[in-house]
Amino acid sequence: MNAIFPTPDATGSDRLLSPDELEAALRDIGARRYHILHPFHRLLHDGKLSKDQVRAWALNRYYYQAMIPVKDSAVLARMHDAELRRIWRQRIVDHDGDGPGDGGIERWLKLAEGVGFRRDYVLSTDGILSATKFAVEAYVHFVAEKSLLEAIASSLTEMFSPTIISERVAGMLKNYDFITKETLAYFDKRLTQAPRDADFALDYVKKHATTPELQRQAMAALTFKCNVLWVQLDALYFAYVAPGMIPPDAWKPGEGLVADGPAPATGPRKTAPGDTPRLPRGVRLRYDETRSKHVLLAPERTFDLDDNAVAVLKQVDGSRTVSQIADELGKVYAADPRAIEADICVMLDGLAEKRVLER
Ligand SMILES: O=C(O)c1cc(C(=O)O)c2c(n1)C(=O)C(=O)c1cc(C(=O)O)[nH]c1-2
Repeated sequence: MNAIFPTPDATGSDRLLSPDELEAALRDIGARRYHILHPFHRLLHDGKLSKDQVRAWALNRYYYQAMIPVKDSAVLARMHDAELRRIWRQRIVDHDGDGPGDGGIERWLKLAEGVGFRRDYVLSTDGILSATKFAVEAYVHFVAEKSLLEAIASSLTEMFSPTIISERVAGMLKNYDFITKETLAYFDKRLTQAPRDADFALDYVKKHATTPELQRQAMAALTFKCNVLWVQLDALYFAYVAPGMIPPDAWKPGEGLVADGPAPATGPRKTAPGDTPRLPRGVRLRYDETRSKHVLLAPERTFDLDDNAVAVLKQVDGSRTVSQIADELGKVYAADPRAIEADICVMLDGLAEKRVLER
């Protein structure tokens, strides 16, 4: 695999490098091959891409993010030292989080949603370029098959990531009006996680690459990983910039976006404070004299109502919003309108589900 991208011989000889010389040689690989130099990143950071091109980047990069803990689990499985595993497992926690809604993958999903994607579309990975999948999977195979030293050395691109992250966040915030700080929140945590991880990996490699052969392997691993990152951007460039040849089945602008319609199977729509509830044709609030209570009369059905529902429904006239109804009832019952608003929404949800209320 290295025949295609030969690893430069940093020394030109078989000499054992000192740890500092090895570090310098590794840094030199990044200086010449890290993906910050790729034309796609230059366009991305300088605000030269269209919104759809930024979307293509966010979607494809999701695949990388989602597979990083798979990759790190493969690395972990090769470690025979509990102390080492204890340190490495933090990477998996960083990406997976401690529970649902937490972690780097979740934050990347928020980034993808922030540029307009539906979460279910991103999670399906349907529109990801095959080249992205091939490159990412090659990384997972690499760490599973090569030595532990090479697996750890391949993560060393993270030495260079704080620079690219600072440049990317500043550039994207400045240059794209559809990008917000919240959308890019993924990168906040990476600014501390990446240097912590890279420092550990670099120390490990400097300590364990104790022969010229092992040092060459470490350099080759880092070169390989630079290529994993680089070819993903080649594929994005080819498909979405020039010549703009999108492969069959890959994402096409317009697909998988929230504007396509609501995500399937997300459950019934919830009432919001800005909604204007009204009774559908044929549904009426009536006082039932014989039972001395209010009921909701619908064609061939009658619904009993509790006092709170009656108070709310008396205010439902097809012109007041839920917020205005809450304000009104707040005055009558001397309660905080914002506190009762939520209860009103829940109650109206129940009626809407029974089809005796529209919003
Ligand atoms: O934004 C970037 O340019 C960038 C680069 C890299 C990298 O250099 O590998 C990683 C990340 N981000 C990243 O977010 C991340 O979680 C990550 C994990 C790894 C790895 O190899 O284990 N690299 C990277």
